[in-house]
Amino acid sequence: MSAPTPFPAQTLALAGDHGGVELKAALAAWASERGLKVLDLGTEGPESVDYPVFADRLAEALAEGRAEAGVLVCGTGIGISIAANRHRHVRAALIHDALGARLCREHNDANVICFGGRTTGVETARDCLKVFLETAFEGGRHTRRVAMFSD
Ligand SMILES: O=C(CO)[C@H](O)[C@H](O)[C@H](O)COP(=O)(O)O
Repeated sequence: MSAPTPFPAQTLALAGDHGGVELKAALAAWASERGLKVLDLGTEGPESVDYPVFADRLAEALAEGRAEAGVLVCGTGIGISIAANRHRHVRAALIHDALGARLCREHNDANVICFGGRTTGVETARDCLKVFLETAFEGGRHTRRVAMFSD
């Protein structure tokens, strides 16, 4: 059985479109209060922007080692998770509850958690992010499956 992947992260990168600005800000503040380094990659305001740009920015930050984990937020979390998962090193999970947050770490070694700013409340998202950051990858049979993502 292989060793679990080290988690939690030292630096958390966050990015999202106009549909996720408020939730992203709330999660960034929460992460910072918890002592994590926060890398906010935008967007900053309510002006309409294109979520793939922000998924790409976050993927780049992970690839360059500027963060170990990420949060992506758009209106539903759907578009931005699809865009993020086009990068081979990204395992982005769209999450709505704490069980999903735990399992996406234990089974999928997710390195990015995605939320919908228009579908998930701040408190739920905070709870999910906490679980995500505190849960290690289980390894074992899941290692083989996760490796198949990038084969
Ligand atoms: O990609 C999405 C839908 O899955 C996101 O929710 C976007 O934030 C949304 O499409 C943006 O919509 P808007 O009408 O342009 O604000």
